[in-house]
Amino acid sequence: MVTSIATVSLSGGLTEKLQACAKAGFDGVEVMDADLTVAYESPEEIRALCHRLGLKIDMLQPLRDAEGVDEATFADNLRRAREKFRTMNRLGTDLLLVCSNAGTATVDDDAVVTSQLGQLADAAAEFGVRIAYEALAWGRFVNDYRHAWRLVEAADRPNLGTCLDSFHILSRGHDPAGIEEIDGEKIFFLQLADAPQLEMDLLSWSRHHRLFPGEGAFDLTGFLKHVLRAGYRGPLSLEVFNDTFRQTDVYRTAAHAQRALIWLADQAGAEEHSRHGKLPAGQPPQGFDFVEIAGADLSEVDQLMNQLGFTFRGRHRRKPVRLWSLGEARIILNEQRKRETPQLAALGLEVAHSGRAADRAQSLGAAPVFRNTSTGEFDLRGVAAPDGTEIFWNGHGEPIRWIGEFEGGMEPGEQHGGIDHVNLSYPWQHFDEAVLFATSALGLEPAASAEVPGPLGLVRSQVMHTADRKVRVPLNLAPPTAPVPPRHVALQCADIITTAARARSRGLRFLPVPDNYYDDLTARLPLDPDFVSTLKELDLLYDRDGAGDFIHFYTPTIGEFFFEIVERRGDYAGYGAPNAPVRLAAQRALTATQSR
Ligand SMILES: O=C(O)c1ccc(O)c(O)c1
Ligand SMILES: [Mg+2]
Repeated sequence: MVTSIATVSLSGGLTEKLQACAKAGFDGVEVMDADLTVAYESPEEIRALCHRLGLKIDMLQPLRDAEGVDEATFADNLRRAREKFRTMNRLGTDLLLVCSNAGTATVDDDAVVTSQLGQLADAAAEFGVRIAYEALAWGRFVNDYRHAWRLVEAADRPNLGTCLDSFHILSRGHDPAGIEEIDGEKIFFLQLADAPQLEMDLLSWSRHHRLFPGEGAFDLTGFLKHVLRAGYRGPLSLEVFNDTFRQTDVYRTAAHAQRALIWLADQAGAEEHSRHGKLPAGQPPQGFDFVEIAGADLSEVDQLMNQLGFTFRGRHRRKPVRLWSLGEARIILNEQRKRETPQLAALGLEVAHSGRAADRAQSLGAAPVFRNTSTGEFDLRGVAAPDGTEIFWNGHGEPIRWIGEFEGGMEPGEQHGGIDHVNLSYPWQHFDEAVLFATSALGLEPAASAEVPGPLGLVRSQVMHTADRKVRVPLNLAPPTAPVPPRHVALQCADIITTAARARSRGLRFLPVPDNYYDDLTARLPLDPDFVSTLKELDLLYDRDGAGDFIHFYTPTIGEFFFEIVERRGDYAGYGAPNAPVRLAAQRALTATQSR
């Protein structure tokens, strides 16, 4: 497998895009005609740059509105095409994408279109150029890949083939199984894009909302399998029109795009075509090993954990690092980084094979990270997620050997507790990247996404979890221009009323819940008034689903994170989503008071 990407998928000018594609490990690019037109470099200079970077220019695209027109118009279209063939010779690429006519088509006659495609191919042949004909989903008369293939087959020229684009096929609900009817040699190019399921016109959906594979609702794995079964052996290319990716750091987006392709090729069993080979198997986490909070001064966090009933387990014998536990939950406070406000800096995950998990993440382009480890200390392997959060893996079921490096703490008593979920938040432009990383490198699956009203707009929540839901990582997306909400660690306890009462007696100020919330709760659910009074007294929030109950509260934010304490009764499966607006509003109110 060789990988390619359309320059339209990336931000910036053409030369920047090419540099980023090369750095991310792409073998080739589809140069978008418009990117070349606005560049100051000549086609020869672009060709030389690509040569230096080790990038092949797989295709120039697109030539629009070429076929299905009257004779006079077609004569001019041939003239336009010849100018592009000349440019292609200078650029050093031999493949031109011709997309089906969406603008000027007036002739809905397959015989005419076949003849015009044939003439176009013959003109191209004089320049050593091949043509890949693609059905746009909104093409005036040709908008189905099977129709485009029939026309190509009928025109019957050696330098005329088809280009398949997953968006145009899957957005219209066309069955991709028909791809296997196409001669693989005549599939001249393959463009891959995912997309969320949206109700809107095809053109807007395609031009603004395409996503990288694994980030939307399309079954791209199944799609690619059909293409491979047809015998296609050309590049796997990404063509992702998306306003976000057109605005974000080009190097980061190119790396993100490459990760999506490696993941997809592996999923579809295309690894025999891949220089990456088969990836080590995904390692769905079986539990949280630890959560690490880092910052210059974490004394406020020590106090908070004491109030919440955590047990102090000791100081690291060599580093300014402390360990606290609550039942199975282990929280590491790391003061090695001198300048940072307290933040959730690392996650430890328990997996079957820690080495394989790390190898897989590195094959997917994640950079390895190293703990400050000295002789005799346990060395955890880990990588940096795209947002910088460090992920470490430890063997599940093995003794947690790093614990022995902490001294001077207390023995934990019999205590029920554990990490319920870890909530990570992202600015709007990094959300899809975070979802893809969680699926491809962390072995998590997406649940249905939801939107929660916050004071500054809707906050999108995408829960990522393991099939058994033992590991749950909700991802939150801040609305554009709104500050990124703090991240949080949610801890399970056996008896939240006792935990909350004790925390209060030890001086903890909870995130205050407005009285109106309890009026609304009483209206929504037929609850015992005494129970509601207890909730109100302790600033506790409540939710239920068909399977059980959920009671929870939030601590104030320290730096960029806070804790949530939860008690799940029965098999309640959610996260208290109806209460999230209360939290978002209360946190904002508190920040506003503090900064006044
Ligand atoms: O939106 C477009 O115009 C457009 C152009 C070229 C393509 O390959 C495509 O899939 C869409
Ligand atoms: Mg396309």
